Amino acid sequence: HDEEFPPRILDHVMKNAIKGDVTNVIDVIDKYCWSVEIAMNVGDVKGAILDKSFLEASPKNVLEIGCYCGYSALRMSRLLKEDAKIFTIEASSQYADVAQEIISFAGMEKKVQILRGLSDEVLPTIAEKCGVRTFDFVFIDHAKELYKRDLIMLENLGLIRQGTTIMADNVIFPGCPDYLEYVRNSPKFECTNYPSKLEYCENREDAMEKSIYLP
Ligand SMILES: Oc1cc(-c2ccc(F)cc2)cc2cncnc12
Ligand SMILES: [Mg+2]
Repeated sequence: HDEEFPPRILDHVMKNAIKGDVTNVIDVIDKYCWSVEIAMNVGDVKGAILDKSFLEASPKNVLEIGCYCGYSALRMSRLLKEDAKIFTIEASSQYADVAQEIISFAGMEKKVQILRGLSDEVLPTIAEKCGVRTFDFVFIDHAKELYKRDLIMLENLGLIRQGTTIMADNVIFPGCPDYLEYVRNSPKFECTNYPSKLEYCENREDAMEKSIYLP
C-alpha cells in the first residue's frame, strides 16, 4: 500500500473538515477517497452495513482489529451509547499516529483507545489492560491471513461471549477463505453474508460477514 496516503488524508482532514464534527470528518474522508485516491478504509457503502449491525448489537465494549487511519473507529464511535468504548489494535505506528490525530480532531479521543502492536501480542493482555472481561462487538479488518488465527485467539482467551457479534471486512476481496470456512462450518457461529463492493469501487465485488458467537 501507498505508505504516503495516511499523512495526506490527515492533512486533507485538518484543512477541510470541521473540528469536533465526527460525521463531517467521515464524509470528508469518503469524498476524498471517491474523488482523489482510494484508501483501504471500509468506506461508506460497506460502512453502512457495519453501522446497521453495530446498532443492532448496541455494544458496550467494542474491539476492532486493524485501525488504519481510524475511519471505521470513527463510524462506530458516533453510534456508541453512553459509557461504551472502542478499543482498536493497530500494528503500524505510522498508521496509529495518523489515526490518533484524526480521532482526536473529530473529538472522539475519549471513546476510542488505540492499542499499538501486533494482534497476537496485544490480545493476551487486553482484558486486564482495558478493564474489559468480554467484547460485545468485534470488527476484524486487518491482514486477511490473520482473521482465522485471531478469532480462535478471541475464543481461547474468553474475550467473546454468548451473542457477541463479529463483523469481518473483505471476505471476498482480498478474501479470507480459511476464515469463512472456519466460521461457516463451526456450530458455534451463526453467519450472515452481506454482499457489497470493494470500498470506493463501483465494479469490484466484496462482502462483509457477520458471525454471532453461540458457544
Ligand atoms: O478493505 C481492504 C482492502 C484492501 C485492498 C487490497 C488490495 C486492493 F487492490 C484493494 C484493496 C486491503 C485491506 C487490508 N486491510 C484491511 N482492509 C483492506
Ligand atoms: Mg478492509
